[in-house]
Amino acid sequence: METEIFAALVRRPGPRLAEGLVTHIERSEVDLELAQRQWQAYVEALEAAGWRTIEVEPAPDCPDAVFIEDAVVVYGDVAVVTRPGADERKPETEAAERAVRDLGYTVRRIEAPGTLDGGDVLKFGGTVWVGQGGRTNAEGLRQLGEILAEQGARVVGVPLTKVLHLKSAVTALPDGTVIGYEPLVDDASVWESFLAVPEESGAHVVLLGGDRLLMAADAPKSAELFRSRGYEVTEVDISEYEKLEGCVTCLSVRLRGCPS
Ligand SMILES: NC(=O)NCCC[C@H](N)C(=O)O
Repeated sequence: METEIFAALVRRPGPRLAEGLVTHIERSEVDLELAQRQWQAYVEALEAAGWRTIEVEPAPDCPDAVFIEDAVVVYGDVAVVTRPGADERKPETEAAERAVRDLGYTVRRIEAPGTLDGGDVLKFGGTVWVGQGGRTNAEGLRQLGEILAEQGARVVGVPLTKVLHLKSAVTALPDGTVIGYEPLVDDASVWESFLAVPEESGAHVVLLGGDRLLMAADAPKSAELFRSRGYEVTEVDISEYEKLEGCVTCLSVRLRGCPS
């Protein structure tokens, strides 16, 4: 088996995107054409950084399917197909499962009554933090813990009340520093090394490999902070996805060491 180091799952936005769920913010109108252009630019940014993108079959009846991160959690050569906490999103996982199976992953599943959204799962250096209080329930955490323990991971539940997903509150820099916008973080003391960022979207980074980061364009002060720490930052405008509580992280699933 060849090892593909840089591949990412993405899923094209469907015609019903504007009907996506909104929980913690007020609904505002989504411009579908702009959203499509922004998605294309996001995909191009991944590709420009050397990532081969693999499209999961679109799910035109599922408005939130573009947020592919929530449908599958990949750890080593295991892909855990989730059971999203919102019923509207449960049908999204079917094609996501096919995609990871075709790529050669060992497929595991979160089963009822467990619920888990990939956006609640932050992985770094063998530890997996899982947001509790939103879309992911205690049973989802327990099942993920059991599956990933077989992979040698330590799975830890963390409280989440202020935002949709754990990764709407915090993500990690390549050196393991967890970054977050403090007003939205329930308990920053969970992480040994925590850095407060000045803007909400500044808390969301996609690690592109090495010292390269991808982040939203509406957090210029945070981008500057990361640059001052030596990171190379690419910014993409994802305004239409932010209106649906999406972040840069949720538009892809990066596959490091993809089995096929
Ligand atoms: N991982 C993520 O942050 N996903 C964003 C999902 C947004 C979608 N409108 C939802 O409420 O499920």
